[in-house]
Amino acid sequence: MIQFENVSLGYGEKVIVRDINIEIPDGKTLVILGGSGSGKSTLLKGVLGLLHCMTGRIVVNGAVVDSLSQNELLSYRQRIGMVFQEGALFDSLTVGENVGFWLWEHTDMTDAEIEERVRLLLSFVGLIETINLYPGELSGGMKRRVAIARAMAPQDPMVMLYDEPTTGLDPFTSKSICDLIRQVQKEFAASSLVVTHDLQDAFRVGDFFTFVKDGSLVVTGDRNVISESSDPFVRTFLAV
Ligand SMILES: Nc1ncnc2c1ncn2[C@@H]1O[C@H](COP(=O)(O)OP(=O)(O)OP(=O)(O)O)[C@@H](O)[C@H]1O
Repeated sequence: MIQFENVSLGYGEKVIVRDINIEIPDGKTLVILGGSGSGKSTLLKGVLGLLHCMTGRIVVNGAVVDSLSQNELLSYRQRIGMVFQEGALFDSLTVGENVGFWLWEHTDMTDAEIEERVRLLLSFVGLIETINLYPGELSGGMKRRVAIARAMAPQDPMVMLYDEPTTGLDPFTSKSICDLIRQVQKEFAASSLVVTHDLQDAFRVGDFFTFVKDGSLVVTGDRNVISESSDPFVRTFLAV
């Protein structure tokens, strides 16, 4: 469960998002929509503990993120699966090494155990045959799949965060990534936060939706609430 309680976040003195109150129960996905530069990724940074709240607090499975010690923050982050914009894979490592990287760095699993988990994760995302390829040899959609496999490498992630997982992909590939995100949600029952510009993809992956405008949330609710909203900003998104 992720809870934002009266959260304001920003950089230096500059407030980017203010008075955010949202709750994402276990097994549910909240999609954050909004224009470029509205602060969507800033909200993810708050959950990762990369930014301190200027006001309020973010609570994840009972832990107040800003109150965690350095060591606690490290183990907390190990239970968060993060899929970065464009996948952000290491180009000099093979697909298998990318997926296994976190396990080599943060666990005492043997090489054989890591290889078994890497194979399992790559099979889950439908890319076992790419295990020895380099990211440069993959299509955009394949890179996103590998990034999702890598984000799932920690056993049992409690939270999955996706920063624009479908940006730049064709509609068919986008749909397959959305299907995969749903599949991950079913498999792990994690709370998920997805940031996107794309309303169609949002409806594919989300249970709840929220819109950021001028640093505040304008409307939050399920698909019916969003579809019936009379808020002009939301109507513009629906019309596109
Ligand atoms: N490290 C930083 N230092 C100062 N300002 C920043 C920093 N990172 C982001 N910002 C500013 O915060 C605002 C929100 O950025 P953020 O990346 O959260 O927006 P976004 O909604 O995710 O945008 P996009 O959809 O384009 O990725 C922007 O005005 C940006 O310039």
